[in-house]
Amino acid sequence: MVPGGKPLAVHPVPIVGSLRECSAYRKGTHMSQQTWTAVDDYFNDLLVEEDDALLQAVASSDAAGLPPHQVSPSQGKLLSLLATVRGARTVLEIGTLGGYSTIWLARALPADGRLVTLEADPACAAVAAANISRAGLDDIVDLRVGKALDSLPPLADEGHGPFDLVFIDADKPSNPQYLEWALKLTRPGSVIIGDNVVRDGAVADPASADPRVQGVRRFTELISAHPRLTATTIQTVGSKGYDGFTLALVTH
Ligand SMILES: C[S@@+](CC[C@H](N)C(=O)[O-])C[C@H]1O[C@@H](n2cnc3c(N)ncnc32)[C@H](O)[C@@H]1O
Repeated sequence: MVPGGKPLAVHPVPIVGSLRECSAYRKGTHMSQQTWTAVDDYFNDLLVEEDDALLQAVASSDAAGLPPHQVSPSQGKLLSLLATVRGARTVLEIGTLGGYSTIWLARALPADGRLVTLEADPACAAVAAANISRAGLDDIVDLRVGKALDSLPPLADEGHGPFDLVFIDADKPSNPQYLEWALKLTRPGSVIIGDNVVRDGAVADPASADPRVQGVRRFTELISAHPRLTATTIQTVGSKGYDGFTLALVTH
């Protein structure tokens, strides 16, 4: 876990599962969570616009007791920019929670765009549905309640896809299956994004007993071996800890 607000001690031995592997640590710059939060705040104030609908999405999720697992504002903006750069008209999201990332992504689509988002927990889906409505996105967002591995097969039968962007952000042990579905439901030029792939550094530990870590490791290995994918991972630090996004492009 990220040590709350304390400067990291410089230590010569890399320790998997801690922040000591980040570049700031290697340079011995004594970065702290307070510093990362201040940097986040600095850039977010200047670059990331969170309007009432986004702020309300987080507030209502908190009020309903949902876990604070939504992407950060800067990550939401990144998702939106990626969808815009791609010229996305269709998005598939796996893991809705209260709809925060859904709103960022749906807003990047044209008025006749479509975003399908899959959520297993009816309580989360109810909060998300209200947030999506409040954001005026009912005509764009198709929220489906149920386990994603049950919701995915009918999508192709119903004529959904190919999707221009797929955001995978649900139960990490299922990431390998979600990647397979993402490949079935995309086309050359589509982008596939996986969240929470660093997991406080534990992803680098092949012996991890955590099925979420093994899920993201297998996901990464499948991407690496796939002839139609090229990808990279961006590590992130911030108030929620040390994590990362994997971004993959479907090449052909
Ligand atoms: C990290 S949260 C999603 C956060 C959201 N993408 C955001 O940034 O605002 C993961 C969500 O996946 C949902 N989830 C977990 N297992 C699932 C499954 N098998 N199928 C669909 N959703 C699932 C959880 O209920 C939770 O709401």
